[in-house]
Amino acid sequence: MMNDNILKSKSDESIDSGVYSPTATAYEKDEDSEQNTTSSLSLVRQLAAQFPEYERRPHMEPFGSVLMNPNVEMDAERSKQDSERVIEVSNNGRYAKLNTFLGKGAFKVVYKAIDREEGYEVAWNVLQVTRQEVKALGHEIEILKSVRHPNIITFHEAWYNDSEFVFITELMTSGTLREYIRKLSPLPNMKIVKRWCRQILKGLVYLHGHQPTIIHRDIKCDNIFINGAHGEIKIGDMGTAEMKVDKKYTVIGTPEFMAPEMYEEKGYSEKVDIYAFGMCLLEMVTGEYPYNECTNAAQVFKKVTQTIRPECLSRVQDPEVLTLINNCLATEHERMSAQEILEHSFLAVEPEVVLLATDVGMKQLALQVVFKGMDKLSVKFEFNADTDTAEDVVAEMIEEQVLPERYQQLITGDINRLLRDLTKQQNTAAEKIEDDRMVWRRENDIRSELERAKNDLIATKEKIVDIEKKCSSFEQRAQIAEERYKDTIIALEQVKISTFGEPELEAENSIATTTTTLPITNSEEYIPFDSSEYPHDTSIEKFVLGAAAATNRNKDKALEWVRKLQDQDIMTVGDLRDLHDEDWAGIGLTVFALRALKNMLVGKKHQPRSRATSSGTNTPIEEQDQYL
Ligand SMILES: Nc1ncnc2c1ncn2[C@@H]1O[C@H](COP(=O)(O)OP(=O)(O)OP(=O)(O)O)[C@@H](O)[C@H]1O
Repeated sequence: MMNDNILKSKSDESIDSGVYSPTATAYEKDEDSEQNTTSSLSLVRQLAAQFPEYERRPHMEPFGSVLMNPNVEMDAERSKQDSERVIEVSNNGRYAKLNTFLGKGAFKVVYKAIDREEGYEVAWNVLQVTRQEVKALGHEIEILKSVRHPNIITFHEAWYNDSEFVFITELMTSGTLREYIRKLSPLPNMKIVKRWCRQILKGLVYLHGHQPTIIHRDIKCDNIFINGAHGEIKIGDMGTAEMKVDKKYTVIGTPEFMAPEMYEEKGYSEKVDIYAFGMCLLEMVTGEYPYNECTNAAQVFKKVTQTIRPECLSRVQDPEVLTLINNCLATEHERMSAQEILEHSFLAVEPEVVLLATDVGMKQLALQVVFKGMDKLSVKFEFNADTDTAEDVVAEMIEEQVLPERYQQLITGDINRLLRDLTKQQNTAAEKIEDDRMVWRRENDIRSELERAKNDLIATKEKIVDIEKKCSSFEQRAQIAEERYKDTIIALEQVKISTFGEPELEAENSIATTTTTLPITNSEEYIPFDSSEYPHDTSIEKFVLGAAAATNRNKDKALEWVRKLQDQDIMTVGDLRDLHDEDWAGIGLTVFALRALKNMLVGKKHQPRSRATSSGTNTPIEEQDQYL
């Protein structure tokens, strides 16, 4: 991009690779370059005819990957991971290239670097070129070195290194204007657009006013860079710039931004930069790439040469902006110069009143009317907020011709706004003091409430401990009472037993269902009895009658027992002896009857105490049994 020849070869490569890139292209046809046989127009037509099917790349994509060193991508990826470090140093030792990748275009890759002499950061641009191509660059480098303007990226130094052409330029922190427009989504407001336009135009005024005139030839939002911190705008990518000694003929630039006369063979002037500026303004206010509706270069070419405007122009709403863009896209002669646009009412700077200083009471003010962007006009004056009025002071300055009359209303309004802001500030300060006091009082209240709550908490905790203590003493007492209750029950049982005999008697009302319900034998109540009286084969009838007699049961009762036993196939004493404990329960006899039989079997003799102690009436046992 440093030289048209380079560009030609680059664009040829692009064509060969079958990729159309909407970036700067050049087709040589200079007045003094007669060796070039192909006319620029026919080249473009050729392009249109040969590659109509090639899709135009989305303009946001990084261009030119076909020209890139494959290691670049890896370097870039690596640089993201590593912390910043020096990876290369220029031969003179002044510039140190860092591993921080800034971006890449169709032609160059850009890294961050350090200028060790000045101690500031710079951009290290790398271009893949041949030695022959480098030779032709000398002239261009001279142009770039001579350019010094706050709105043009400064060119510091260049050298050739193997197959690389390296040049050091000023570093821009926030990338290109195109990238930045996307960040201000949906669209930058008009104040920002105007600020950007003023800076771009100032750069163009400088280039076009240079002796000899310099034509940039590739003005587009991709080639305008921004320092976001201060909203500073600079024109970059001066590689296509060319001194205008006479009319220029080289077809160079980015199709969408190239004025129709650039495609023609009649020559063009610095007004091509104004045309491109118009397209930039269109992109700023619509957020759309001009001729986005076209899918290839040929379509763009066709529309431009037929003066068909980009579709997005119809979406420009501000009539002033529309008029300005239309003027930029008009014929070369109709187009305004950069200086004229700068003075256009759309971009005309409006004054602003700024407060320089104030006394403590905010009464005695030092004010200044500043015409931003117009370095010449600025008026400082004193203002007493108690005695002066904005209307009087401004009228006085107009009378003395310190200020142009057309700004009277605007400046008066600005001063009044500033005074209102100051009063607001004072009120806010007073409110703040009152607020602080309130906060302090409230804080105090909260603190004492907190203290009270704390004390309550401590007292409650103590009460809880007390209650817990009481509870545990109640528990102990309950346990003791329970123990006593159990002891009493046991004692009661003892008394019952000693008074009424075995507790099993109470079970006489029920049929014994388990062996555990069988009464415990009490040695005091039974007299040993010889079981040998009843050998195994003794009939059950005989045995039962014996047992009944031994326990004073009547015969009927005994026969009832016999029947129940025989129902269970128990016919002999042997059968009875063979019974397991659980079988006894299944016979269906009363607990008393069972015990009488069992005792009889083991050779114990029942001796009812009641008989010995009673006054002739039956014991409860007997009564129950008889009842049963
Ligand atoms: N001076 C700079 N400061 C910071 N970043 C830069 C600078 N110059 C270039 N870059 C970054 O490197 C990228 C590639 O630069 P540039 O677009 O100028 O390359 P190019 O090969 O000339 O591309 P093209 O011709 O397609 O516009 C830019 O998009 C930008 O992100």
